[in-house]
Amino acid sequence: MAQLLPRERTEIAPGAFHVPDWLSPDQQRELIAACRDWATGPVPMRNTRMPNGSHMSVQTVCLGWHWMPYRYSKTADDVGGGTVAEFPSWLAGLGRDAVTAAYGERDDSYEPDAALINFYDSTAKMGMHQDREEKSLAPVVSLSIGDSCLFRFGNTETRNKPWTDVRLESGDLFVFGGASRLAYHGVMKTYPGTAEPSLELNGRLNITLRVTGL
Ligand SMILES: O=C(O)CCC(=O)C(=O)O
Ligand SMILES: [Fe+2]
Repeated sequence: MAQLLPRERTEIAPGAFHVPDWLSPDQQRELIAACRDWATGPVPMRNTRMPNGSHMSVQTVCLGWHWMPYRYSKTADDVGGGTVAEFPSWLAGLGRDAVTAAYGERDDSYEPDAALINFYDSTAKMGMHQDREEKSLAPVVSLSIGDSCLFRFGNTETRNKPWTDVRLESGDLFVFGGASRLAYHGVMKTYPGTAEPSLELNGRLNITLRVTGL
């Protein structure tokens, strides 16, 4: 979105940083192309089935480890049983750059081994949840591309207030680690049609990188 003043890097909660406009337009285009490729398999992108039989409105495909409620696996046991695609080393490098940008300190030991690629159409959302299937407390890196969204970042105790609402726009980075690693968070809604038209993406992509510790 065009604006006069740059949006600034902000600590939303202890250890949780929003870094606006972190990805260049070219990087965003490259990641969209990569996501289109990942969405074709070996495991298809799907609306994850929850234990109560409902389906998430977000569509997800994974790299490195397949996430399903509520565990990781090397095979997509809830989507045909295929073997999850490899986690590319260039994506781990991007994750290290992201952690460095968020915390202002180089961390070459950061080695994400799982990615969730989430696609939000105009009505998709994600309820408040913790990312807690990982055995590691290393930070989670989150990249947003396409339509903007209303991201809610809460506290580690409950899915209720206090929380901070953040508008995540295309190219934004959000990293949560340290005291906020297990904070509840969710996507309340997207803002359809806000993606830069030249991206040719109708919806919102989110890529989260995690260290599973598995
Ligand atoms: O789409 C987002 O910004 C958040 C995604 C998320 O929280 C998750 O995949 O666990
Ligand atoms: Fe999450």
